Amino acid sequence: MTDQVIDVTDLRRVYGGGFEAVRGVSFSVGRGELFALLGTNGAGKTSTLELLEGLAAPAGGRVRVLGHDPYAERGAVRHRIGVMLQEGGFPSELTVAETVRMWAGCTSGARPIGEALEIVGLGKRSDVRVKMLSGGEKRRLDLATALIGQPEVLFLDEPTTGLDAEGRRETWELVRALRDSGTTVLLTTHYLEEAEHLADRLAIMHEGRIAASGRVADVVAEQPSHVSFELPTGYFVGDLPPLAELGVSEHEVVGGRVLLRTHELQRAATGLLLWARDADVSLGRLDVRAASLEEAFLRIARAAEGAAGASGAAGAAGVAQKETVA
Ligand SMILES: Nc1ncnc2c1ncn2[C@@H]1O[C@H](COP(=O)(O)OP(=O)(O)OP(=O)(O)O)[C@@H](O)[C@H]1O
Repeated sequence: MTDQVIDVTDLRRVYGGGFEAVRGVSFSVGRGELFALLGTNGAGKTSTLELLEGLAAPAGGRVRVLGHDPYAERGAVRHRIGVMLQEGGFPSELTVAETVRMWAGCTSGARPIGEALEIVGLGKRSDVRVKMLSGGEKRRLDLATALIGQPEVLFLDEPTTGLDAEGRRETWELVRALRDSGTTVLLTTHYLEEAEHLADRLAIMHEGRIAASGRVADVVAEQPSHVSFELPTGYFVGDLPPLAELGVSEHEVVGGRVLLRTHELQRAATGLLLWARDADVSLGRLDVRAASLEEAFLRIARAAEGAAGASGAAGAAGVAQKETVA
């Protein structure tokens, strides 16, 4: 049996004005897993995370962290979790070591200050005032305070936002090492690459709901791959081999360029290339692209935009013929 460290069922959050930011979210995270919550801006990631951290009570549904309700039983959970908020907001006149010491003073079972600073790579910056730190160093200080209590569960809200590519990679190494040492990690991120590199499983949120979830490979596998090319002069889509036989599930023609969507990329690409060879034509600007997490993300965002605009001007321009192949 898996040890479910985080278990969320039909979670809801409603803000003061009646706005429902989290609209029935369910997922679970096993011990030692790294779970990423991805999503468009305002999708509800932070709102969800705060409910898991016990900072607010849900408007509906159920949340358990380490078997407890993190809001109602805060005392049973607080010392076993570490939280890295989006904005740490430390006093700027304190040094790095003083800041971590202050946090350690409020934490039972705190690890030595030097150890926490070494873990996040701030060992040599302990006497520097917070106001002198770079943005990346401040994020590391945030992480050091989240780690100080040797938490079993770590909540990281956009841990690498604002970091340069190197800083981001260093943080990934750090987070991965924590996961490998048995810490359960739930992080929110805007970076698809981050989720792809780090997450054992992920959920993509949109407008308060989970639009897709699972292992990265599974979420990607649900997305179609693409083949696109320019139709040879004098040819029409009807001249191509029957698309259903190529394993094509959908096609679009935009200004002479054909876009095929398929879950059988090799079959579609092979069939098309054999047809082109036999017809002695070349497929201009041929592009064969496997499904990706980015594709999953963009489809979710586009589907929502499409739904929002469905009653309006959708399709009015009439440039794209979208067709599902039977
Ligand atoms: N205190 C609040 N009162 C009212 N609405 C809020 C409040 N905090 C957040 N919201 C709204 O709830 C929605 C979800 O916000 P949330 O910060 O959870 O999203 P997010 O996915 O973390 O976004 P981002 O990636 O931009 O940080 C947004 O529409 C936001 O404007």
